[in-house]
Amino acid sequence: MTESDGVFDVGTRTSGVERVVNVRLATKHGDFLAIGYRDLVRGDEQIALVYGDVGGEEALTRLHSECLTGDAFGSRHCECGDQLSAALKAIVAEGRGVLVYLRGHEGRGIGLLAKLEAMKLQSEGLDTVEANLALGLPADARDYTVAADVLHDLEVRSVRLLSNNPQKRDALLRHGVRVSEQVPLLMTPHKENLPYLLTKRDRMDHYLPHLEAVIQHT
Ligand SMILES: Nc1nc2c(ncn2[C@@H]2O[C@H](COP(=O)(O)OP(=O)(O)OP(=O)(O)O)[C@@H](O)[C@H]2O)c(=O)[nH]1
Repeated sequence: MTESDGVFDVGTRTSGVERVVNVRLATKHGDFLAIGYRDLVRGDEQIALVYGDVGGEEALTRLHSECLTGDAFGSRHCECGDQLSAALKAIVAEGRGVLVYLRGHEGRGIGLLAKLEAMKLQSEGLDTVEANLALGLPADARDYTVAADVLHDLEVRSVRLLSNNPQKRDALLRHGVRVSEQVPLLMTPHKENLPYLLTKRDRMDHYLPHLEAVIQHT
């Protein structure tokens, strides 16, 4: 597909999103088409990085929840930054796919300042679920409506979903996007993010089978 293809016309509205701008984005992983969207319901600005022809079935897809500390600063509290790079790399290797970078998902939807408060509580001994709850906030407040709207706009009908989180699969299914496969995105843990990863595995039902071997060697 090219920017001039009808499917990428700007100013087009599909359900809850308006496609506002397309621009080529050269990255260290490869050259993507960045498509900027406006969420017509929440007003948020959103972005999808598209590689190749994603319309139709089984596009390799990453719904990446915003994480300023991990994605931009390379924090090892979580594995978000590593996953962002790995997902873009996998999409390029596949030859087609899309990464929807979900703004508004910061801190699993509680926002940046609350996430920093939650990280402080974790440094004092709470786990990531307890920390959110101690702040009077949900353990996970993310909504995937806009992600599904973007995929519908790109005419993606089914995805191979790059994620260890079964709730992302369930959310897409609820919003009418078929998930033909959930593709694990397993990063080598560091001592700093092991507690976070273990909590995701044990309390949030994330598929992280590689942690067992790490625990046995520590
Ligand atoms: N509340 C909170 N959010 C965090 C913390 N560490 C990272 N996050 C956020 O968690 C979100 C990512 O969610 P995760 O549960 O780590 O992973 P996921 O996206 O559900 O699952 P994958 O698709 O497998 O990556 C991002 O929005 C991060 O900003 C933390 O300690 N507390």
